[in-house]
Amino acid sequence: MAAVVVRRIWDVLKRAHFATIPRRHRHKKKWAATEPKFPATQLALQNFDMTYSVQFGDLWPSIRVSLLSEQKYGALVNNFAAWDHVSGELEQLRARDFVKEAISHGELEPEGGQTPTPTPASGAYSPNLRCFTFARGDVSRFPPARLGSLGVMDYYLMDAASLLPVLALGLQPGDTVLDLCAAPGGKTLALLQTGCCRNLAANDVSTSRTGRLQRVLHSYVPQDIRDRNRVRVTSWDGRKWGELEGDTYDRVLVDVPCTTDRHSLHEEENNIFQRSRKKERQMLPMLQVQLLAAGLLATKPGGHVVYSTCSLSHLQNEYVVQGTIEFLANQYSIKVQVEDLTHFRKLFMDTFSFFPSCQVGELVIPNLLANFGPMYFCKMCRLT
Ligand SMILES: C[S@@+](CC[C@H](N)C(=O)[O-])C[C@H]1O[C@@H](n2cnc3c(N)ncnc32)[C@H](O)[C@@H]1O
Repeated sequence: MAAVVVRRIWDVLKRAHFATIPRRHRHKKKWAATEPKFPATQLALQNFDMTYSVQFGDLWPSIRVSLLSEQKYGALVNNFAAWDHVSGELEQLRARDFVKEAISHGELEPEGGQTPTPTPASGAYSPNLRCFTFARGDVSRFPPARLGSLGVMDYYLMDAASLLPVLALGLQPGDTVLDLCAAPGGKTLALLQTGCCRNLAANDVSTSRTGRLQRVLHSYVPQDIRDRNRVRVTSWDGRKWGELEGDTYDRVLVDVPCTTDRHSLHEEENNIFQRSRKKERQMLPMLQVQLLAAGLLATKPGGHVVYSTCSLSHLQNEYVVQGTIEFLANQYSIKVQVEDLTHFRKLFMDTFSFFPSCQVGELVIPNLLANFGPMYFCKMCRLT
């Protein structure tokens, strides 16, 4: 029975994928045995040109050139270091805290110039996060993080768009939290910075990567804080989480493996577009559906899940969300509702460029003036 369901999801995803590719591209390329080897980065670019030119139309050339250019970073301030001093130093570099700016924007800006908007900043965001970026068009770089006076590193450099899934998750004090695919740990660290986790399970199937996650936690989070937040690091297959700990968590982050579009254009090592990894690449949407389904099953009814990728692919983004919701409704009679995050576009418009036409969820698209992302994120509430 399970095999039939899996087959059906796969058929839906395949149909959805091919519906986005024009007929003239739907031929099977024949590779001769003597075919010269292409670098995986080139194969990635060919693949993106074929699929994303259709998906994004006129926007693709600008996204393409941005993906091929140097990305921008954000500096996530470590609240367990001397954060006010660190923030002051970052301000002196003329960087600004984009979270603080967005929150004051959200609280002050009246809708349509008249009626005050509800304040999403106060209720819907994970609190206490401070992340500095340079202004649009400013391509300055942050100096490497340093060990601060309190014995932990002062900030963590990451793609600032990676913070949006954590902000969207909207942690509340006392939440039980699961980070299903956690390594190397940028988002786990952000979850801990909120100070909201009653306990935090950080999991990743790869033991070498959970090793990196442990090192990040040791460098940034003092032992007593890790104890207080009951941080538990595991290396299990996340697809099984629904069976292991069903109906357990208030908030679950499912930051899945994907085609990591920016990385795939720049790094040969560990590139998912290597010929030898073709099958693995084709199976990604299936793995993503299984991980998201497991994350939703591990959530308490009434709890929230954020699904995220750093890919532009609709097939790995919206189609996975829609396929998983359909799968859980049919197989488990579980109702899941997608939550509206369109206000993020307005709140964070000074920092990020958003794709205006996502069916579900939000997508940060790389832009030469704001070269963050890609980052797709979609928030769901498990109703039953
Ligand atoms: C996009 S990365 C996660 C990045 C991480 N959330 C962060 O912010 O640093 C996806 C991760 O999923 C892990 N992964 C792949 N298959 C998995 C599975 N079946 N169960 C759990 N983790 C898995 C990979 O090892 C990889 O570290």
